[in-house]
Amino acid sequence: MTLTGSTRVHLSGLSKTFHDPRDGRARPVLRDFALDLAAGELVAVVGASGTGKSTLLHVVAGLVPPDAGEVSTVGADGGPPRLGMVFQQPRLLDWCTARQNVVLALEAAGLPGGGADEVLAAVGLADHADAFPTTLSGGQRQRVAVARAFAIEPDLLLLDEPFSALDEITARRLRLLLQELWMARPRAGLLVTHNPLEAALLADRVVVLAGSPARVAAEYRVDRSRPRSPEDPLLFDLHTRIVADLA
Ligand SMILES: Nc1ncnc2c1ncn2[C@@H]1O[C@H](COP(=O)(O)OP(=O)(O)OP(=O)(O)O)[C@@H](O)[C@H]1O
Repeated sequence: MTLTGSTRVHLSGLSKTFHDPRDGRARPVLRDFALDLAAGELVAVVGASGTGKSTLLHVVAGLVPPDAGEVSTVGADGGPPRLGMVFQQPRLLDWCTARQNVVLALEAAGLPGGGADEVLAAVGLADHADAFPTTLSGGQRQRVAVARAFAIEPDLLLLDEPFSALDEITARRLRLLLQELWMARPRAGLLVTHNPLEAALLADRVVVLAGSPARVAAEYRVDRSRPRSPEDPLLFDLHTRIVADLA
């Protein structure tokens, strides 16, 4: 299928069933699932644990093949998108410094490694570029992971509960940092989270998943220009509605 206009990601008719390794029982996670992401749109997928959020993200990333359905992703130049990913854990190379972790990602993307210091400075780690991950705090390591994902100027950003392993104050700082980086250069993005307030703060659209197999229980467009504040009552209202959808 050829995508037209500004669409970046098109998912349709997606199905995925896992089999329990113990008894072989089928566990349908996605069935006939559809979602579109436009260029510049950050969509948050919220759902209870085990709903299939990570599976969805992995299917989009090409890490998990769907049993059926279509996954169509198009980058800025009309070819495959350059993909940036941030996971729940930073997944850094411990034997490389923060700078080397970013440089390797740049080089793998065919970009000059010289841009690493700039992006590390953007995430507040200018003074830690030569530090090894084991000497950094959890929040600092996750900042390196964010820097690595943004450094390659991805067309498509996939975020899998990127701040859920952090304490609330650090997570809040990193959400605001992500918002800043996003504003500097929006792209298509999919954020998987079980945190409704994080979804409301960061996304242009929130998709609430529920059930097994997962279905879209609710969908909200977040009508707030950026920068947004976590204290914004409108976002808090939306958070409350999402919580009710999940209950
Ligand atoms: N490789 C696999 N083999 C078998 N079952 C799997 C596999 N990966 C995921 N599952 C099952 O699929 C379901 C959805 O998992 P998934 O990780 O997508 O959920 P999630 O919504 O991201 O959950 P969480 O918020 O807890 O990370 C779960 O029941 C899980 O046990």
